[in-house]
Amino acid sequence: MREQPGLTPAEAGSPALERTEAEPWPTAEERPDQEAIEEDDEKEVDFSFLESPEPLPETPADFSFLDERVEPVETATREPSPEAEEAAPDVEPATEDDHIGVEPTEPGEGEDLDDRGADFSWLEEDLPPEEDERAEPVAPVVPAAPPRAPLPGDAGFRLREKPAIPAPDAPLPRVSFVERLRQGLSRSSNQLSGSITALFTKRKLDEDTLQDFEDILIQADLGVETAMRITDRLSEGRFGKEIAGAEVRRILAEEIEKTLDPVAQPLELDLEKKPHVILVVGVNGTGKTTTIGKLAAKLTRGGLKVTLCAGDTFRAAAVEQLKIWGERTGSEVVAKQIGADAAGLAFEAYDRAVENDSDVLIIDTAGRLQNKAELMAELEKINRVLSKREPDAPHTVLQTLDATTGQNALNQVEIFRNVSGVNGLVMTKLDGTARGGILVAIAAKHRLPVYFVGVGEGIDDLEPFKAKDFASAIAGTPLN
Ligand SMILES: Nc1nc2c(ncn2[C@@H]2O[C@H](COP(=O)(O)OP(=O)(O)OP(=O)(O)O)[C@@H](O)[C@H]2O)c(=O)[nH]1
Repeated sequence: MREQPGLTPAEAGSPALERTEAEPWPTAEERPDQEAIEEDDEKEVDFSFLESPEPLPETPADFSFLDERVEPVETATREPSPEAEEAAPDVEPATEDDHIGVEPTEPGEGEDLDDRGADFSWLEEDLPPEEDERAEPVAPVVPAAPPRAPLPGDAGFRLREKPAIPAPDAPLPRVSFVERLRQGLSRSSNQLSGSITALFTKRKLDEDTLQDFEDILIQADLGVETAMRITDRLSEGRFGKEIAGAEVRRILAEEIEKTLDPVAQPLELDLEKKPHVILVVGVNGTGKTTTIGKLAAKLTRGGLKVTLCAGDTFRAAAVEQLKIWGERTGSEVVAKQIGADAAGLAFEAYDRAVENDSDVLIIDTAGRLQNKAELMAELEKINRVLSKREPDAPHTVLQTLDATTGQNALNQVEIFRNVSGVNGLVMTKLDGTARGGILVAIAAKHRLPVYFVGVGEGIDDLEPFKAKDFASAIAGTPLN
C-alpha cells in the first residue's frame, strides 16, 4: 500500500480511506477535520460509547434464506432380505411394564439387606494371587497416524523435540543382609581402614608401628586382649619388612573371625519343653521390645506359635509397642496395667502359653525402674517365679546390647549376667555405628553366644550372627 501522509497506520489500513491514483489524497487544508483527528490521537481514547444506554440501531435481519427450497438429496436405501425378515423376532413397542428408565430408589427403600441375612463371608476370603490369574489387558486399538512429511531443512522451522521422559526407576533390588551389614558397619570399617592405610604406607614393621597399630585396634573398641593378639600375629615373620595395608586388613579379618566364630551360634529351641521361654533383658532403649517383635516374626514365619508377655510394666509405650508386634506377627500378647507386678504377669503368661499351646513364650522386661536394685530384684523374681512352673525356665535369657554404646556394653553384660543369668546376646543398631568393634571385645571377654544382630528398625532387620560376614565387614576385606 502506498504511503498515506497524515494518517495513522490504523486509518491507513482502513479500506474506507483508501484512494486510487486517479483520486488523489486531499491535502491537509482540504481536510478540515484532519487537525481534529491528530488532536484526538493525542487525547485519551474515549470508550464511553461502550457503556452508552442507547440501543444499537436495529437492522431488520434477513431470514429469507430459510424459505428457499432445498432439493432433497437422493440416498440409497437397502431393503432387508427375506431371510433376515424371517430370522428377526417381532419387537413389540415398549410398554410401561418394561421399566425402561429406572426410578431412583429413595434411601432406605427397597430390600432390607440385614433381613435377607446377606452372606459377606467372601470379604474375609483370601484374594486369589493377582499375578497368575489376571487377564492380559487388551490394548486399545488406535489407528496409526499417517506418516508426516518431514519439514524441508530450509523451511525456517524446527520441530521441537519432546524432552525424553526418564524411564521409571526400577524397583530397588532387596539388598542382601551381608550387604546391609557391610553398609551398617562402614563407619567402623572406614575408620579402621583409613588408619591402617595411613600407618602402613611405606613403613617397615618395627616396634613403633606395632604399638601404633595396637592403639588403632583398641580405639576401634576391639578390646585390649584382641588388639594384642592381632598385633602379635602381624609381627610373626614380618618384623622389619614392609607390609601392605591390604595384607594387614586380611590378617585383621582372620583374627576377628577366630574370636567370633565360637560365639556365632543359633538359638536352640527345646520344644520337648513347650513353651520354650525366652526372657529378654537389657538396659532401656537397647532394643528389647523391637527385637522381641523381630524374633516373633521369624518364629511365626517358621510355623511356630508364639505368645508375648508385656513384662515391661514400667513403660506404657513398651506395652503398646508389644501389642503392635503381636498384631503384626499373629501372636497373643499377655499384658496388664502399668505398674503391675512383672513376675506375676510372667507367671500368668506362662500358663496362658501352655493353654494356647504355644511353642515359644517371649517375655519383655523393663530396662529401667526407679533404681537399679529394684530392677535387679524384679528380674530375679521373674526367674524364680517361672522356675516354679518349669524348673528350666527361662530356657534362654537373652540380653540386647546397643552397638552404639561402645565400651559400656561390656559392663552391661557383666551386670545382667550376674543378676539374671544371661546366656545369649543380640547386638542391635549395627546400622551406622562407628563402634561395631565392641562385639569382638564382648565375645573375647564373655564368650556368650551371639544369636542375632540388628541392622535396623524393620521387621526383617534381624539376622543370625555370622562370624565371617561380620569380620570382613569390620576389616573392610572382600567377602570370599
Ligand atoms: N537403627 C536401629 N534402631 C533400632 C534397632 N533395634 C531397635 N531400634 C530402635 O531403638 C529404639 C529403642 O528400642 P526398644 O525396642 O523400644 O528398646 P527397649 O529396650 O525395649 O526400650 P525400653 O522399653 O525403654 O526398655 C526404638 O526406636 C527402636 O526402633 C536396630 O537394630 N537398629
